[in-house]
Amino acid sequence: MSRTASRAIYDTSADDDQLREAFTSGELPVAIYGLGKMGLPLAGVYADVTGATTGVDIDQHVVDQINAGESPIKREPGLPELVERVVADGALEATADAEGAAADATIHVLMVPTLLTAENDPDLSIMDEVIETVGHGLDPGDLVIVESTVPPRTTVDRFLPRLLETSGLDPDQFGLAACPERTVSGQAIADVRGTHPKIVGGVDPESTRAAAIVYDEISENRVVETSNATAAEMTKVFEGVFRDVNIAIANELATFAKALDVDVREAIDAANTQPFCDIHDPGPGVGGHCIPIYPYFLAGQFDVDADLLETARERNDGMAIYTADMTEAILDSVGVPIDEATVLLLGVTYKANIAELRNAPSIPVAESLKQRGATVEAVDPLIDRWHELDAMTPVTLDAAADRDPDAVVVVTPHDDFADLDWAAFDAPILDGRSSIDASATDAPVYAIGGPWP
Ligand SMILES: NC(=O)c1ccc[n+]([C@@H]2O[C@H](COP(=O)([O-])OP(=O)(O)OC[C@H]3O[C@@H](n4cnc5c(N)ncnc54)[C@H](O)[C@@H]3O)[C@@H](O)[C@H]2O)c1
Ligand SMILES: CC(=O)N[C@@H]1[C@@H](OP(=O)(O)OP(=O)(O)OC[C@H]2O[C@@H](n3ccc(=O)[nH]c3=O)[C@H](O)[C@@H]2O)O[C@H](CO)[C@@H](O)[C@@H]1O
Repeated sequence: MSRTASRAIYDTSADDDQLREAFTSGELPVAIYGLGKMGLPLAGVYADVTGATTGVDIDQHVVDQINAGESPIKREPGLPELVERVVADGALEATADAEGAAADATIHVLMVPTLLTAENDPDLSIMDEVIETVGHGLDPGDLVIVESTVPPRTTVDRFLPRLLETSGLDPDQFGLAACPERTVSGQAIADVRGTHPKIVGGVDPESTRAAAIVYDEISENRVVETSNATAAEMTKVFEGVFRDVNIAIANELATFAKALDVDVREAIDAANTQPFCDIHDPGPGVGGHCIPIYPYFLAGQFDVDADLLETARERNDGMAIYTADMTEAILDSVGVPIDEATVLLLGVTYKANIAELRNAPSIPVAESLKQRGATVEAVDPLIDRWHELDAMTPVTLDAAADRDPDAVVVVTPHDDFADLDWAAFDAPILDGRSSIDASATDAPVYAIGGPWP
């Protein structure tokens, strides 16, 4: 596609209504970088609104599947149908040619992973790579949008200088805004379309204005304009650390169950009956590439003591050992030494019905059980990468009820387990997510936060 001077959204003579018309009629082509669990739903909605969206991914298999009208992302409601429709309509095209996409696009949306290094520092290497590519393809009037979650000040202090350097443009020639993704796997399309207000913050007022026009068309919810990009970045990180700390409160309270010999969860449920209390759910740990990562986008990054955030991380990460300790106590209660036991884990991914292994609590749980001498078997219909999980021996869902474990630990309660013949298990069960109906089995059922044997 050749560019025309009119294809600008930043610092143009066009008024807002003309820009809205240009955006929704495909005159301002969009490139979405990263077509994963978050990027593909985003690209689908952008394509639905603009009719002119290019999705960029480094994984040629992902690109080919999308161009065939198929969704590489499984179990995301509505996504296969959306991808099939917008690809068939020519509204969405996927490519691995990031340079070509960057040269053609007017609006560049970054939705690639932002993770952690082994030292728990933010790993922005993928974002840096894409920012460099976008910079080389940047033209006057373009807008760059950072949807991935990044540490506060990253957009203004890291991405803006790099874009200026690689594009050779002046700061008043293109827009840059942080518009953090606030979506949840399992409802991603609805979230992109506006379950929550959309946060938008530019490096200058004109960037904020341009990004607000875009998201006023993308989202059916209201757009919240923050005073700058850093405030928008902080909004997203604060949401995440709020959740991690609150899960840590629930987990710490759960550890009182043994000393108090009570079901802490009963008290949590009762406490939550009044509106000023929202104690979260205790469990074997906090996984995924959001909640356990975002605290490190603040802690250790600035000259500020983030003791509470760090303590919450320790508490949540420590729940894997708590789970293994409780499993060992359950085995002792039935006279099975853990170094002679076989433990069957149900659910390995970090969250129910989501095929994501990043920071999955099942991994340290299995490692701790194995270190104690147990044989660890695991069932997870969503996983096909068992070779990465050397502490577990895979068992198919069909074979699960035929196994004869000495204990069962439910780590991630996939919907697939609803049809399990729980009555077939006579071994004690540790229900890590309080997800099963104890009346479905004669076996003793324990819970994280429940009484110990
Ligand atoms: N998963 C969530 O619930 C969630 C929610 C909100 C925000 N986020 C943020 O979104 C980011 C992406 O999350 P996700 O779940 O979509 O990740 P994902 O791992 O599902 O997908 C990432 C995609 O990016 C592609 N990719 C990697 N490097 C690339 C590059 N250089 N250029 C283009 N594509 C590249 C990968 O091939 C993959 O398809 C997260 O790091 C997080 O910051 C995630
Ligand atoms: C836009 C975005 O970034 N969205 C994020 C996304 O986060 P996510 O997909 O990573 O999912 P989470 O639900 O946060 O779970 C994370 C881990 O914490 C465990 N957990 C959870 C609750 C609890 O009470 N006790 C727990 O132990 C759970 O098992 C899992 O391992 O959705 C959340 C809304 O669901 C959002 O708030 C959050 O910003």
